[in-house]
Amino acid sequence: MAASSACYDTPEGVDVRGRYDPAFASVLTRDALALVAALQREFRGAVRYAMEQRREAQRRYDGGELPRFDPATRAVREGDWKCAPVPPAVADRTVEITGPAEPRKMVINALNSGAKVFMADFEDALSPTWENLMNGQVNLRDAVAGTISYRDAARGREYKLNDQTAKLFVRPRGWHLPEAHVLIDGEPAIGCLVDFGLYFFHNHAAFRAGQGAGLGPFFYLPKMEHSREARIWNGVFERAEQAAGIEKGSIRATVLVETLPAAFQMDEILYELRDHSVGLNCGRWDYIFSYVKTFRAHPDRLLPDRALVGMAQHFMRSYSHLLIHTCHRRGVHAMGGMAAQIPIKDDAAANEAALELVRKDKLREVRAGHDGTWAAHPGLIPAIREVFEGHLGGRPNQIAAGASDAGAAVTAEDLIEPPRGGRTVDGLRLNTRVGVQYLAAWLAGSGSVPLYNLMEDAATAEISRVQNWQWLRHGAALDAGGVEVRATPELLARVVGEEMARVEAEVGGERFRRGRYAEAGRIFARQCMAPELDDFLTLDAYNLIVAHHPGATDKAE
Ligand SMILES: CC(=O)SCCNC(=O)CCNC(=O)[C@H](O)C(C)(C)COP(=O)(O)OP(=O)(O)OC[C@H]1O[C@@H](n2cnc3c(N)ncnc32)[C@H](O)[C@@H]1OP(=O)(O)O
Ligand SMILES: O=CC(=O)O
Ligand SMILES: [Mg+2]
Repeated sequence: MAASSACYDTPEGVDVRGRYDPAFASVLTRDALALVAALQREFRGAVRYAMEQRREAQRRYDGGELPRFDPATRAVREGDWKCAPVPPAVADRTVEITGPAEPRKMVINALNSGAKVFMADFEDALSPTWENLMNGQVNLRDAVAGTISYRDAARGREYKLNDQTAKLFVRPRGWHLPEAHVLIDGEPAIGCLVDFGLYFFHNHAAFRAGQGAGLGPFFYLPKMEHSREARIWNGVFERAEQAAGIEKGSIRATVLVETLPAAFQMDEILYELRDHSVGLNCGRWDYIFSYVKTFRAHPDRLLPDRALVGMAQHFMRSYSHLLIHTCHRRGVHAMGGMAAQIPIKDDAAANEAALELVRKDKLREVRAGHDGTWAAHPGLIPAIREVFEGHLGGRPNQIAAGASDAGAAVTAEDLIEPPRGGRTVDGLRLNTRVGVQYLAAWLAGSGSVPLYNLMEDAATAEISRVQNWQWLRHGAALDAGGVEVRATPELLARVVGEEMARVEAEVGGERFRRGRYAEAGRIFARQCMAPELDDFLTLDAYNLIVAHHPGATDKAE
């Protein structure tokens, strides 16, 4: 690119390889990038070590070990300590809507949705293309400033914020994901430090003046496997607070307990973040994915069909009870998770049945002691509010009700009890259809999509992938309409071929050819048949959405 063309102004050692855009440059400022680089330099060693420790733990599980409570941190679990008091601004989190930080229209809809909180996502719901990430940062900056608007020219609709909006939480990516469009000292930036650093730098002051009542900004932290990872986040928060000149403990975060190893570390995670915590959340979909991953070498712990692995399974119920118990004992919110149902537009009876499933799920959560929960779609908010508000009777949460007996009784065996139910070729087929269509959407830039009347995102799609892999790896017996067949590579190859044809028929030939379905089919089949399980679908496929523009930084060669 010609030296005279517009480019990002970066500090020493930082090179931006993503497309130049003046709107992106307004968030990729020299000072914001300097904060990201400082965080990366200070914490990269600890992140690398934490990722090595994840692999080491997995080697032990592969050798037959089971996850357990760590005897070395018994004092933390048994000690009588509390997290910092809940900030009044977010005492009431009965319904939280989630959605990607881009498209812009969705951000406005979510803030206007009537939910108490909007979790803007750079993670499960967002395909991390450069365009999505940077537009997401621009959207959130404008949302915090209160100036965000959008015009849908085709539909003649204007979008702007209501007087009353949801409080904003932001979910950066997990520790494992790189940001290949930003190089720091020659290596890819740690994705979540880019998401966190840019958002924090541009918004902490306006956020605290408006949404946080002196506290915040607020975050959700995904996919951690050990409290050492929470300690890194705590260090990042303290460094950012120092850089901004705000009090320690201003930043607050809810950690998603969505890996099996993290369920054995809930107290430890809260303890590391005790000055910065606003609770834990049951990230149920990634949790199921993690159960398979952790036990990938354990043939006695195969999952039944994905549709049968719900919160009624003993291991899922136990994890939610332990989470509630732990949070209330430490004085913070115990957030529920996401029901996958979304409104069904063209079938009133099916829509009512889906709504009823959501109501049931939320009633179970609030009765168990959850203080709030997630909604995937604005259309679900009235029903979820009714359930939660009806049960809470005017209280903003039920933290004061204290630790639950059900949670106190949960043992390590409860947390790993194998789920019950049948395994079928239809399950293999559905996993394949969902996995391929999700991956095709993700490669094309959409990180959350409606499929067969359910919300699908990176976490739910991962279940489809690893379940197929697990069944193949262990040659699981599958029911094929009364006949038993074994899961083999040959069976999967046939299923992929047939299901690709079915997807083509469902979406139409033209859309199929224009989309990235064929590529997605190849990647999905390869991942399901790989001798070693890939850690993350999105990590394996990430290189396919990276688009370098050399010359975006003036220092680039
Ligand atoms: C496992 C986990 O991590 S869960 C958390 C991460 N996952 C998510 O956040 C998924 C969030 N949900 C979504 O992305 C969407 O609801 C989808 C993709 C599932 C369905 O979206 P759509 O196909 O657009 O649904 P639909 O056509 O019914 O939308 C109707 C309207 O609601 C809006 N809408 C739908 N979902 C959301 C949402 N989550 N937030 C804000 N607005 C939304 C749409 O933008 C649309 O607005 P418009 O009428 O102004 O055009
Ligand atoms: O992030 C939420 C989950 O269920 O996964
Ligand atoms: Mg998740």
